[in-house]
Amino acid sequence: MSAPTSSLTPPEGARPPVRHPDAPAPGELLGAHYDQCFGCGRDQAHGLHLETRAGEGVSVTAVFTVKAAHQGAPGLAHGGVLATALDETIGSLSWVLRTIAVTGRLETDYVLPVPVDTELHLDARVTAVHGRKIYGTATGRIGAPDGPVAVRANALFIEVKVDHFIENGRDTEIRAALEDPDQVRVARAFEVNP
Ligand SMILES: CCCCCCCCCCCCCCCC(=O)SCCNC(=O)CCNC(=O)[C@H](O)C(C)(C)COP(=O)(O)OP(=O)(O)OC[C@H]1O[C@@H](n2cnc3c(N)ncnc32)[C@H](O)[C@@H]1OP(=O)(O)O
Repeated sequence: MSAPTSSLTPPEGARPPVRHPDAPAPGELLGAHYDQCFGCGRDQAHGLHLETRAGEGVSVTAVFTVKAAHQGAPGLAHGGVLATALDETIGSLSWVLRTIAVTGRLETDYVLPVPVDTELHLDARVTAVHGRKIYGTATGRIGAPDGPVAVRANALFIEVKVDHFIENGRDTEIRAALEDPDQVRVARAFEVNP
C-alpha cells in the first residue's frame, strides 16, 4: 500500500492533538450534531444512523449497520456510503477537540467487500494538528472491533467558524437550526457562539 499523498501528511511543525478538557468521557455516546445529517441524524430516514462514542485521547468509535438502502452491487454496500461512514466518524472527532471542522480531503482504501446486514465497527483518531488543519485517520472492521479490516481512510479536515454554515447553508434549514435550542446546545458543545 502506498503512503498517503503529501497533502494528507502533516507538515513539519504539526503538533499532536489535544483532548479538550470538557470533551465527553471515553465510552460516552455522542448524539447527532444535526438531526438531518446523512451520517448521524436521527431524523434522516435514508441516513446511516451511525452510533458514535468518545474514545481515549483524541479518538472515537462508531458502529454502522449496513442496510438494503446502502447497496451498490447486489447485497454489498456502496463504496460512497462506506466513504461517508469513514468521513462521519472522522468528523465526530470534533466532539473531542470541541472544534468545528469540515472535510477538505478524504482518501479511502477499500480492502474487503461489505455485505448488507454487516455491523461495521469504525474507529478514528486525530494524528496531528497544524493551524486550522486537522489530520485524521479511520478504519472500518467487519462484525467486531477486532474484525477484519474492510475500509480505511486518511483525511484532512479544516477548522471553520459557525459562519461557514450560516453563509453557505440553505436559509430554511439555517433558520430552523438557529431557532432549535437542541441545535444551539450542540453548537455550544463545539464552543461555537451562534
Ligand atoms: C447554525 C448551524 C450550527 C451547526 C453546528 C454543528 C455543525 C457541525 C457540522 C460538522 C459537519 C461534519 C460532517 C462530516 C464531514 C463533512 O462531510 S463536511 C462537508 C464536506 N466538506 C465541505 O463541504 C467543505 C467544502 N470546502 C470548503 O468550504 C473550503 O474549501 C474549506 C475546506 C473551508 C477551506 O477553505 P478556507 O477556509 O478558505 O481555507 P484555505 O485558506 O483555502 O485553506 C486552509 C488550509 O487548508 C489547506 N486546504 C484546504 N483545502 C484543502 C484540500 N482540499 N486539500 C489539501 N489542503 C487543503 C490549504 O492549503 C491551507 O493550508 P495552509 O496554507 O494553512 O498550510
